[in-house]
Amino acid sequence: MILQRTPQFLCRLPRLQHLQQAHLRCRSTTHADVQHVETVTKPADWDSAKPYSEIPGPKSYPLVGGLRSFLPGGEFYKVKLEELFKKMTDFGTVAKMPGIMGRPDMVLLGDPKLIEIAFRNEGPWPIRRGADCLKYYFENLRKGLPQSLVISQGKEWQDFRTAVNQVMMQPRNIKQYVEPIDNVSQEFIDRMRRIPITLVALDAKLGCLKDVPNPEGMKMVENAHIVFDSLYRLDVLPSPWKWISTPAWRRFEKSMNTITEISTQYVKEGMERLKSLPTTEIKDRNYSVLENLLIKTGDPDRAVAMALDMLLAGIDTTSTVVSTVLYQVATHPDKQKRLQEELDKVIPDPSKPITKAQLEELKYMRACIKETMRVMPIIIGNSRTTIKDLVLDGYQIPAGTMVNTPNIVLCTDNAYFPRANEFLPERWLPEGADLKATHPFTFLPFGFGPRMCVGRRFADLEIETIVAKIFRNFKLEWNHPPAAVEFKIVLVFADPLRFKVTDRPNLDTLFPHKIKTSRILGFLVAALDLLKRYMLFSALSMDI
Ligand code: HEM
Repeated sequence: MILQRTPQFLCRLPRLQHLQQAHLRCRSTTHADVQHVETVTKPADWDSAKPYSEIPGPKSYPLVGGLRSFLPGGEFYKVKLEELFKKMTDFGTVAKMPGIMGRPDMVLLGDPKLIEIAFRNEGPWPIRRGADCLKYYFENLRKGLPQSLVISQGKEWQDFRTAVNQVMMQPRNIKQYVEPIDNVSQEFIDRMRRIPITLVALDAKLGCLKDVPNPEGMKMVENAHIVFDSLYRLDVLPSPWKWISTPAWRRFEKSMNTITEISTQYVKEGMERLKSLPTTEIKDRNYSVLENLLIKTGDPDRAVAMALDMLLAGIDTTSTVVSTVLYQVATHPDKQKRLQEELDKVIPDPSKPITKAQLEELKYMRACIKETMRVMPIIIGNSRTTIKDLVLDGYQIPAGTMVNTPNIVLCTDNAYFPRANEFLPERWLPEGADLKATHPFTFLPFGFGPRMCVGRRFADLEIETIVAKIFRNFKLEWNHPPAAVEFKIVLVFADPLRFKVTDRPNLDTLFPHKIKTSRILGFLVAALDLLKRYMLFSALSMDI
C-alpha cells in the first residue's frame, strides 16, 4: 500500500515528527493508516470494478483535500455534520469525502448490505480509527501508559479487549451493579423532587448540586466532558493542533492530565484494597470492575487506561441516550401512558429498589429505548478501516480505506424502516412485525463484531434503571417547539431540555412529605447536565 508522504518541511516541526512516529500521516490521502493489512487475493470482480478515484463525492483539491467544500462558496459551507451525511449519501450508496487536514478520506456506505460486507470482512482485529488527539496524547505525553481500548489496534487491542470482555461482558459482573445503580438512580429521583422552581438558572443549578458528596468525582466528570468536547474541536472541526499548540489543545491536555491523575489515584486505592483483603474474604467477595480488571491483568496501568475509556466513552453517551428517551417519551403521550401502565404493573411499590427480574419484564420500556436510539442515533456514524481489498457496489475499495456507516441516514429511511419518521416502540415487539427493519445491519447502535461497544451491558442497565424510575415516579410533558439537536461527537440537544415534570398522582400517598412537583409549572430540568453527574455516580459506584 502506498501512503503519500508528509511534506518534508512540515515534518521538521516537532509535533509532526511525533505524529510520524505514531504512524499518523499529515496528509490528505486516499487511505487511512493500517498496520495489519491482509495480503489475500483480490476479489474476483476487482478488475471489472470501477477504480477508487471514480467514487462520487465532493471534489478534492491539491494540499487542502476536501476542505474547500466547507469554505464560503463550497457545497458544504455551514452544513451541519448530521446533514452532511444525508447530502453525501445523495451522491450514491458509495460516496467519498476527501480527507481534510491530514485526515484520511471517508467512504460512506449508504446501504446496509454494503455495511454488512465491510463488517464481515474486518478480521479478528477490526480497525476503528480513534481520535488523533487521544492517540497523540497516549503515545507522546503518557508513554508509560498502555493505549486505551478506544485507540489501540492489532494484537495489543486484542489482548486488552479479551481481559476487559471477561470483566465487563459477564452477566454475573453486571448483576452486582443492579443495586448500586438503583441507589444512584434513586438519588437522582430525590434530587429531581427537591429542585424548586427558582433553581433553574446555571448558577442555581450548580448550587443545587453543591451537596454532591464527592468533589473529586465532580472534577472528574467535568474534565471528562471537556475532553469529550475537545475531541470534537480537535478531531472533527478543522484544527491546526497537529502543527501548533492551540488553546483547544491545551484545554484537552490539561483535562486529560486531571482525569488520568485522579484515575491513577483510584486504581492505587483499589490495589491497596486488594492487597489488604483478609484471606477469608478473598473467595466469597463480589469483586468490582476495577478489582476484577486488576486481578485479570495484574497491571494497574491497564486499569487506568480502562478507567479513562469508561469515562470518555461511557458518560456522555449514556446520559445523552437517557435524555433522548425522556424527550421522545414526553413528546408521545400515548406511548408514555402505555409505558407507565407497564411500569405500574411490574413495579407496584416504587419505593423499593428495582430488581434485575423487574427490568427483564419491562419489554415495552426496552422497546421505547431501542426506538429512541433508532430515531435519534446519538452515534451518527461508525467507522472501520478495511483490511483487505473489497468491491462495494461496483467500486474498488483498496485495503486501508476508512469506510463509514451513516447510521443517522439509514435509521430514518423509509426504505429500511417502515414509517421511519414515526416513533413506534411497537416495531421492536412481536406485535409490530410489519414495522421491523428490512435489513439487520441498518440498526447497530453499539456497533458490530469483536470491536463492538464493550460497555453496552452497563449502558443498558444504567439507561433502563433511570428511565424506569423516572417514568414510574413522574409524568413528563414537553410544551415547546421541537428541540433542536447538534453533533458534538455524539448527537446532543442544542439547548437544555425543559420538561414540565409532575409527580404521578398515585404516588402522592406514598410520598406525602415530598414537594408536590405538580405545582411546579414550567419546571426546567437541564437534564443533560444533571444526568451527566448522575452517570458519574454510577461510574464511581463501579469503583472507577
Ligand atoms: C448508550 C450508550 C452507548 C452507546 C450508544 C455506545 C456506542 C458505542 C459504539 C457504536 C462503539 C463502537 C463499536 C464498534 O466500532 O463496533 C463503542 C465503543 C466503545 N464503547 Fe460504547 N457506547 C455506549 C456506552 C458505553 C459505556 C457505558 C462504556 C463504558 C463503561 C462504553 C465503552 C466503550 C469502549 C471502551 C469502546 C471501544 C471498544 C473497542 O474499541 O474495543 N460505551 N460504543
